[in-house]
Amino acid sequence: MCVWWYKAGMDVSGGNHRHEAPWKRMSKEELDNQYSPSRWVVRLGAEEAMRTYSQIGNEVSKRARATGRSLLNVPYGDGDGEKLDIYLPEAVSEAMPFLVFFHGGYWQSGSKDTSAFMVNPLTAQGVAVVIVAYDIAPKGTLDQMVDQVTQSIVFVQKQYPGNQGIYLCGHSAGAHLAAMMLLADWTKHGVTPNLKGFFLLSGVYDLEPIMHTSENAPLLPALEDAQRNSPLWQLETAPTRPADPACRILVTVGQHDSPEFHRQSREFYQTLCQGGWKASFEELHDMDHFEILWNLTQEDYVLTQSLFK
Ligand SMILES: N[C@@H](CC(=O)c1ccccc1NC=O)C(=O)O
Repeated sequence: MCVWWYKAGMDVSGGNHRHEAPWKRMSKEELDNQYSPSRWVVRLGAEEAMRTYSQIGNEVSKRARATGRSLLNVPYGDGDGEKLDIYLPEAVSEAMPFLVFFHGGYWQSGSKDTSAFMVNPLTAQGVAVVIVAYDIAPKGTLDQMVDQVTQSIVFVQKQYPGNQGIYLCGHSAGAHLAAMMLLADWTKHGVTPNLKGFFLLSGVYDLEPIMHTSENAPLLPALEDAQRNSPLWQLETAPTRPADPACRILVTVGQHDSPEFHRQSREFYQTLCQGGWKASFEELHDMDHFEILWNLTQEDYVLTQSLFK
């Protein structure tokens, strides 16, 4: 099922006309602008938005840890940075569903320690939440981050083989890392995770334009690095199939996200549909790049409700 909330003016022709990609006509300055989400926040200035972002992240994570039902800094690999936090519901059982979250920060900032946004509403509903740390740049390369995220999911599956489903959620750069799991070859890891759903919030799925921005260029030394790590490019070139045909993918973007972020989400959603994935697309009304995530602390927020379902 592919569900698309159509908006006037959208290109619904279906194909992804990469050679006509609008970013190719943009100046470096315009690309920097399009790929700086804080500049598109409407209710706060850019710097204030970033300050508020860490403040909220800090507070909610402290609150989530205060319940005492968490296993913190659990190693999922041998590296120093390969740790995750598990937040458990009151009633722990073999067959809990798991939501695994990957934070954003353009692969260069952010931490699991300040990213427990959805923990309290979800654990209250019997869902175990896992917040994953990965080695951000410059320590980690994109290939390493993708590998670490893969390992973290393998760890959850091996640790909780009776799980009722693993749902991946990522914000911004974290949505990119979660989306890369659509391409993962699990056979190498000796276990196929019970992936039931993906919640991709304001993500970047084609990294090529990022190569031309000042802040992010060092992450992607060559076009091959960008293509290898672009789920949009990969799925267009070599489509993959879900291990579980019931696995669903929700691609969301905030109304106030930049036009490039809108284009990325829309094209990724279209590519998923063309590849036979069960995808849906939602533009979240009056939300900016950060509110889309902050609001997951609220039970009555439309996305929290989607997670419950
Ligand atoms: N320097 C970026 C920061 C940024 O993009 C960001 C910050 C926190 C969490 C997610 C982010 N974006 C994607 O990963 C900006 O200007 O918005």
